[in-house]
Amino acid sequence: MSAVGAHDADRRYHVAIVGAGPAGFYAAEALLQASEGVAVDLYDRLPTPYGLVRYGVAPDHPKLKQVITVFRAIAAMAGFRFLGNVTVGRDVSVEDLRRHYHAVIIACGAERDRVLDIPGADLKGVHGGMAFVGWYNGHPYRRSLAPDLSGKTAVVLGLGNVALDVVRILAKPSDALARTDIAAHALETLAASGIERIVVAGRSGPAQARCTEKELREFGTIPGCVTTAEPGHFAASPERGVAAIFSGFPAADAAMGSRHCHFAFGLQPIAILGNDRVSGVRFARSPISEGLPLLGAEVEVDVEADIVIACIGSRATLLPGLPYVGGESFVRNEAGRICDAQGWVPALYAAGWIKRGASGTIGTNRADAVETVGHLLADLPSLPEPTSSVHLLTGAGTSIGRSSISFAQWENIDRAEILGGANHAKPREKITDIAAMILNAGE
Ligand SMILES: Cc1cc2nc3c(=O)[nH]c(=O)nc-3n(C[C@H](O)[C@H](O)[C@H](O)COP(=O)(O)OP(=O)(O)OC[C@H]3O[C@@H](n4cnc5c(N)ncnc54)[C@H](O)[C@@H]3O)c2cc1C
Repeated sequence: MSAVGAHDADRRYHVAIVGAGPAGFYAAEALLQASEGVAVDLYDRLPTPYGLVRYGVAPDHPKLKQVITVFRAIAAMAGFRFLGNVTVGRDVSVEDLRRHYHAVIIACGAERDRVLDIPGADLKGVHGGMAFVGWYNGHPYRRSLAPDLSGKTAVVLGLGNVALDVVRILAKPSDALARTDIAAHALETLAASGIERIVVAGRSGPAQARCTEKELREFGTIPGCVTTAEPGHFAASPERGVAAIFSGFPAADAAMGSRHCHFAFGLQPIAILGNDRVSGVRFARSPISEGLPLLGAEVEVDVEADIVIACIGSRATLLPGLPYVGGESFVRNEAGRICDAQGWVPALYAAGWIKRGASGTIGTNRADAVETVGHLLADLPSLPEPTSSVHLLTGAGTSIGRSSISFAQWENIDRAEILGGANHAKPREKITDIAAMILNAGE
């Protein structure tokens, strides 16, 4: 396998971008549009591009993945190269990249689950939301998660959009997912799922829930699933449309339908209960008034659970040597220029979730990347020349040259997946094993 051809040597400046998610692609676009003198190498640790558009966005929301058409057009721009299957921090260090490129943009996202720091959180059957989402989306690092869905009750912690995705995937009948690009292993497990009741527990009141209206409204329409919400505290908050949607769900706890999804509020998890595996969650429960939890009036309640999925946020993907802040939520930076305790680290930039933390939509990453690239382009003429050439790092004889996957090779993987999906009336059957991806990448 040799993915990397001769680099675009005519271009004056060479920029490496680490991470081929939305932020990486939008940064590449901004660089290539701004200057014909810049060549961009977009690295990803996976042989597949697109980051969380492929491994985060829910399989039953295919329209959102149409943004891939934009990314494909960026990949076709002169001066662009994709170098998949290269893990920065293992196969090449950030320092190495700085030696071979004029500038480096870190755009490797925030894929680590925030830690559920309460007793019992390490019991079997407790999973992080990012891990669970990666599992059903066929992320090669997450396919071994194999969650046990044989029990009757799932508790999902959190009221953000990631929580809603997880709940919807658990709540939907598997035949409603069968024609999506959900991973085959996940479809099989979900088809055999025994889950009948899903409790969605938020710390906040309904007025503070972080999910968006469109995603919440969908809960009224899931076939075979009755959605209810805790009654009695939806007052006011006209500016928070989600509270109004919650209040539209019936309050009855004894629901009909093969599945029941129940939203509950003011529940702060304080312990996961169980011996070798989870059997429940203990919460400090605050009464809700005017849509908000009343602090100082908590009582303890236990909720049964056969599986717990904690969708409580995510933290920056770690690269050795970078300055992380905010509980490792993101890398320290000033409008995209990475800064350590001494100030700006020359030629080092950040874009996307690693720059601002896990927030916003796919499109938010465009303006974010444009801001970073604006600073980079302003700095470029005064940045020191690299001490070594890009060719010496990525040329045919180098280990990156031998093991990296080009965009054309990714397109071979893409074709194989689409072909594999056609047999099952799916848009694609994702290849979830890196060795199999490489086999399908061809020369
Ligand atoms: C479950 C979920 C559902 C979502 N649904 C939606 C939605 O419906 N609509 C919407 O607008 N937004 C949605 N989002 C948000 C959207 O996915 C993010 O805004 C966006 O993906 C962030 O882009 P990014 O490029 O910063 O990070 P990512 O998309 O995470 O990309 C980071 C890339 O870096 C690579 N990488 C990591 N470490 C290394 C390394 N060491 N070396 C090389 N490469 C590395 C990763 O493989 C990955 O490809 C969702 C997010 C999640 C988690």
